[in-house]
Amino acid sequence: MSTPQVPFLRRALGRPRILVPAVILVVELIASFGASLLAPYPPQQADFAAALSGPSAKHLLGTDRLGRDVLSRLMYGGADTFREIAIAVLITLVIAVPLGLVAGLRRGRVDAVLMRLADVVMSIPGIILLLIVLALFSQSMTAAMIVIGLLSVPGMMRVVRSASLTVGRETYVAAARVSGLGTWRVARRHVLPRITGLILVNAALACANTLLIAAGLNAIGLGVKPPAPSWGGMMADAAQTLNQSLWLAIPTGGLVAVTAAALIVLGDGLRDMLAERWSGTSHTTTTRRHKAVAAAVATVPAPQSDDAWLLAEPRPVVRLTKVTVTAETEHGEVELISDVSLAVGQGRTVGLVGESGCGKSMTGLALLGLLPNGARVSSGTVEIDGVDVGSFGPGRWRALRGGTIAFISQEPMVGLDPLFTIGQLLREAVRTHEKLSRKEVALRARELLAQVQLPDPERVLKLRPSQISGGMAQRVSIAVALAGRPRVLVADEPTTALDVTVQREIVQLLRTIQRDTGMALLMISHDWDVIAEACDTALVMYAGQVVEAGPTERVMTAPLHPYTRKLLAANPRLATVGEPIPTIPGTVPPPGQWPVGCHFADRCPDRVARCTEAPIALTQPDDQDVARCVLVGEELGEELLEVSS
Ligand SMILES: Nc1ncnc2c1ncn2[C@@H]1O[C@H](COP(=O)(O)OP(=O)(O)OP(=O)(O)O)[C@@H](O)[C@H]1O
Repeated sequence: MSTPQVPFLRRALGRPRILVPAVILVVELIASFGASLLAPYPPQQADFAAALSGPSAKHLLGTDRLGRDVLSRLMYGGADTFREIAIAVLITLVIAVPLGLVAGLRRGRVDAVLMRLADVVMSIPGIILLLIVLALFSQSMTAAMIVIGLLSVPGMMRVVRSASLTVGRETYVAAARVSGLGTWRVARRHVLPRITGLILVNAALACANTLLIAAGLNAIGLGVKPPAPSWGGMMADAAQTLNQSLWLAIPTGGLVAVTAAALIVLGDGLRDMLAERWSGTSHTTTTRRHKAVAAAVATVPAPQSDDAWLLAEPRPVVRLTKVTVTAETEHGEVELISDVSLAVGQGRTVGLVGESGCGKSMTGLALLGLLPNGARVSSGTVEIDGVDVGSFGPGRWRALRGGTIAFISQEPMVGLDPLFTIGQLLREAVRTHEKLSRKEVALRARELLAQVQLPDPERVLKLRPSQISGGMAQRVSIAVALAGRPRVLVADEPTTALDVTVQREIVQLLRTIQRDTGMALLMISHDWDVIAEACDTALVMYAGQVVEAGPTERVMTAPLHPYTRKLLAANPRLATVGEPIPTIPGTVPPPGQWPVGCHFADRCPDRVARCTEAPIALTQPDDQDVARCVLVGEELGEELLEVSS
């Protein structure tokens, strides 16, 4: 379903909350900057006979104590007021918005340094600084406004930072990063449009605030020097003559109040309108809340595992050798994946399968250089195209992601920025990787859509993510991922959110693309059907470890590890109608609570005494079999223990 695109201005002016304050402010701006042409009298022209008179046909807003026309003086004073507001607020925005974006998106040390600087600026006593500056610069309001602008930077920066932190966690922003976009482009294209509303509201508040400060300074005679007109100075005059005429306070004070209110209401209205542009189409990421309850990390040294088979892929594009990822938690440093080895060769698909929380995504993220904050590869090596990427900084990773290595996630819709059309998203992806003319970019975008076999590409290019189905969105996100002609694609549960027919189509599509391009594919899934259909090799993970690996057919038809057997038996698609789906009793132990021996021991029906005594090595009993189980290749015999159900 497509919604008609009404131009921004027409939509804005159709809303009273924007129209009314906008009209007030535009009238004030015209009257102020056109005062020399429009004002009925010069600002200093006095008519003593009419001093302190109320509104009349001659003086629409009355006169002051010298008989000067109030309307004319308000008009002449307005230009300075608006100029002052503009100086202060522009300075705040120009400094605070980029810094807030960098702090929120880069995080880490950059964030810490910027926030400490903000704290320092916030601790400066503003009024005292303002008075010093006014004294030093002979009451220059420009200097005062520069100071106000600078002092407002930390507040605005914090607002922008926390909004960027939130938007930065959205999957489409992560996807944009994975596709190789740098922090600035991610900020400009994907984060800034989402937080513009918030910035507008805060800018409007800053305008109102500056207006009141400027009026206050003028009122106490520190700014514009009389007899030159200023809104604040006129308010002060009105206050001094209150006992002679109440009227004078109404147009002067009223104008300041109405202007401040108009600015605030306009900001609110614009924010609401911008928010509606993406609300309903943006899907809050169903972020997985990972919580590691750390216990004492096992101190028993792990035995040497036999990883040779895992690494023996022909023409490997990626290779993880004994990779351990640890994360800082409130209970100290815990392992999230332990000693994981795998390789994916050109044109081959390796599947990672296991229950939720086994470390499949962590393995993929280690390969993409996108581990969450606080997590790191603490040992082992990650090689991409034969290069050890362990020492890569953000710049080199960026060059790699999207080009050599790409990513698609389980929620395609949240990987696509709802503000852009599919055409814009694809063209941006193409431009990120190739220097092409406009025409060539458009052509390549169409080519990519054709490659992912989307019907009616011309129509799809004009649609926004909210206007397409989940299956189409996944095809689009695959097209975006293909824009950089990747050598390897990490697909994290790419079919989970789709219905069964569409799942099959997507898996087949990935296979076709792989056949045509020779791309290596790391497929993360908990779905045996996807693994069966897509993967040459299957790696079964349990509680951070690879517990079994082998050619997919062998793993699925003759599983070696009790966990693989249980996991296969729990495949819901094999369930008999009317009978309960078999489940594995118990839960995956979280990181930090892994037992010293076999991680699956507590849930294993075949457990023997040796399982819990010491870490279990990965062994290769013959050519195609790799498993982490003491019983592999042995008779269970008398060792079998009774395991309570
Ligand atoms: N930043 C983090 N700090 C601490 N623990 C984490 C962090 N991120 C993830 N974890 C934990 O690491 C473990 C592995 O998570 P991972 O997401 O890799 O599992 P998964 O097998 O991909 O599961 P799923 O299918 O649910 O994504 C989980 O127990 C998770 O709670």
